[in-house]
Amino acid sequence: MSALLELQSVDKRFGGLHVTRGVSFALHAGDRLALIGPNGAGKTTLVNQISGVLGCDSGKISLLGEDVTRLSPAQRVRAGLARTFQITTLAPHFAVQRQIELALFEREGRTGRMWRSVDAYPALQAEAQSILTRFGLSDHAGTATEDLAYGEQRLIEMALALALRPKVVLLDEPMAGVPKGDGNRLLAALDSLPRDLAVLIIEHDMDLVFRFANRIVVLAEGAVLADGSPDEVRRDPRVRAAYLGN
Ligand SMILES: Nc1ncnc2c1ncn2[C@@H]1O[C@H](COP(=O)(O)OP(=O)(O)OP(=O)(O)O)[C@@H](O)[C@H]1O
Repeated sequence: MSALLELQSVDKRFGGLHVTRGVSFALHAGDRLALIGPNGAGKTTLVNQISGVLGCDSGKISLLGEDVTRLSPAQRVRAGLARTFQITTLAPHFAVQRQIELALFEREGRTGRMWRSVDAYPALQAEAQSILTRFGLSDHAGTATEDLAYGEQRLIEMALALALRPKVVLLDEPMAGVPKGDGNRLLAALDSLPRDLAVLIIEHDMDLVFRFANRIVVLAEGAVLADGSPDEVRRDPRVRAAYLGN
């Protein structure tokens, strides 16, 4: 089976600081890969390199077999990669359903025609409704995003990423700041992601990592320290020494 996302010897330096060092791994359809590592290990830098926000000093990134190393973030989205949107960059006063419809509209390359005309596309409205149902948000279709609880806003971020029909999705700390009570809804949403999607998640919450991931890559000082099943990684003495602590 060919890889959906492949990193080959990816490197990044900030001046004298070598932040990602020869990072290589691949994601296939259905993978649930967690990228973990101590603070400052280079996780965010690596995800920015994957999404195209940051370039690579050397190495190669491929999406669905296509070399995307020099493509912009928008081109990578079109090539099948989605990253959770930061909700704060969206229009918070828009109703939730509208927000999703806009993302669908953008996916279809119709943004220039103004959002009012979304109403002329019942198929997109139906798709937006089904996404909201999957995330348990149908009751909030008409609610302004800014009036949702924080955990629900994180769900919308995930819903928006999915609206792009990606093959690979990057989830950057989906649990961060989510109150305990809302955590289960987020977990349910993670479990309901399409099976054939390849998911790369960065998350500090180890309960979630070990519950969700079928593979874990441990980054330490910018390099891959371990890459294996959750059990292999949990037992790896180098990982325990560098990160897990016990
Ligand atoms: N734009 C930048 N310019 C210079 N140094 C940077 C820049 N971005 C990150 N760094 C440095 O690169 C290293 C890796 O940072 P990065 O944020 O990628 O780590 P991380 O694993 O995501 O950490 P955390 O878990 O704390 O979010 C750190 O030493 C950080 O200070």
